[in-house]
Amino acid sequence: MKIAIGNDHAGTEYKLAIVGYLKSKDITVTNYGTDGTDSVDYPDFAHPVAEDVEQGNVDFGIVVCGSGNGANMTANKHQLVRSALCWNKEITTLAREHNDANVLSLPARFIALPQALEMVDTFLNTKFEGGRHERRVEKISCS
Ligand SMILES: O=C(CO)[C@H](O)[C@H](O)[C@H](O)COP(=O)(O)O
Repeated sequence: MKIAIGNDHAGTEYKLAIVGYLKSKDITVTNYGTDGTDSVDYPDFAHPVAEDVEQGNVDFGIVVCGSGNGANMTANKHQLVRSALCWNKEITTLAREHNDANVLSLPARFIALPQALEMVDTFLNTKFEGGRHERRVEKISCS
């Protein structure tokens, strides 16, 4: 499995932990985020993650920032991206089962790290249910 990940300064600590977690599972990770805590702008890392997802270079994307909103909004500007802002395991499961989300957006300032790792695990290991959800997901696109 291949994952693209990005973060701003608010997400660095969680991003580094997530990268370590993914690598421990032999998952290939492309890191587009900052590894520091100096203030940066979330679109600068969310766009490259979304582009990798759109181009099929990776299986999923993960973006991490303070609230998760800015990165989520940025990623969802990309036509083939369905980025889901998630804050617990149940929402994360539904984002995959019902929405076939291909980017997980995490609000680092509002969730605990163990919870974030659990959500990453859930996101990567939950399958899209298809069926009635297939029709709805197809209707998301404007073009
Ligand atoms: O919405 C955001 C990015 O997707 C985040 O919450 C940012 O991390 C946040 O806006 C950064 O705030 P700061 O006051 O500049 O640290």
